[in-house]
Amino acid sequence: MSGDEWVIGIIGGSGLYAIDALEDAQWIAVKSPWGEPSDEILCGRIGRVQVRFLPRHGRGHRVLPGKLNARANIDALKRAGATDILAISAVGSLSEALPPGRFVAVDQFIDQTKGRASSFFDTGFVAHVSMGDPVCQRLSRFAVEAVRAAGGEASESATYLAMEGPQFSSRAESKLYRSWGAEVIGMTGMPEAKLAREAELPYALLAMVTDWDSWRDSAAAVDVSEIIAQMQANASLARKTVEAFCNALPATRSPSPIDTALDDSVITNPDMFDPELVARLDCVAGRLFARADEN
Ligand SMILES: CSC[C@H]1O[C@H](OP(=O)(O)O)[C@H](O)[C@@H]1O
Ligand SMILES: Nc1ncnc2[nH]cnc12
Repeated sequence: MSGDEWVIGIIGGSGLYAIDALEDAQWIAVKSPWGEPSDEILCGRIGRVQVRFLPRHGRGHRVLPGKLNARANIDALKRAGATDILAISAVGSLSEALPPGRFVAVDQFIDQTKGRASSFFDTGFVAHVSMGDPVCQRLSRFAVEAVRAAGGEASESATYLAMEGPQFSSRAESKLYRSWGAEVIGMTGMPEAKLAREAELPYALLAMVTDWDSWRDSAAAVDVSEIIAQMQANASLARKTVEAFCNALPATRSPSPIDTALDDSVITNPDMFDPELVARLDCVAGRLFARADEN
């Protein structure tokens, strides 16, 4: 594959466990030094664009949000050749402006997850990437246009509150998150977005609103049957969106500043690198080590 080709990694959220439109499709097991990814990766293409699809919770929705191995998932997608990631997620709405059925490109996060492995880095390789602008605006724009081309309604920005789960929020929590400015809520966007940035993969999160969460006093609290019904209603639009997204990408991929997010982020003196950790980072940060070897 040449250096200017798109290879789109798609992380399919609740309700999206495969993509029928993929041509020459094959499920491939990808080994990662970070442990077991959620499933094999469905490799194929849509038109001229190579696609690597990973169902976030595995086929059959086996994995709890807090037990997802997001490091293995991101590493495996990069190992499978992904240059960019379009993640798709079911979310609850914390905003009157985002009713169930609406799709929205997330552009900010508030991370309230607890105890999840949220970095590839550790003692012996310390790096601090910027998360001020946590998503790739170029991919987000393509995603919004793709929803509209597929016949859906899409909003261009939302702040996503990542909660630990798996229980849904209490009414008090839901109201508190609204007061913080959060507009949608889910259980998986973090640390996924942080890890994609550490792996220098441009990442966009297209959220499908499935419910109103529990902040509306007059309405019943959220339950999973309501979410599944809305997910089923959204699923066909999500599939058409993925197709439209791939078909609308420019023929060649110009570089993104996120491709080099680790430049100027690593603070450890190379003499102090932990060789074992460096070996595990072969795919995530291999670009840096190849360069160090040349010098
Ligand atoms: C099925 S309801 C809760 C579940 O749905 C979302 O998953 P995903 O982000 O993978 O679409 C949410 O984060 C929870 O994991
Ligand atoms: N209300 C909600 N809270 C957390 N995650 C969700 N995923 C879909 N709806 C959700």
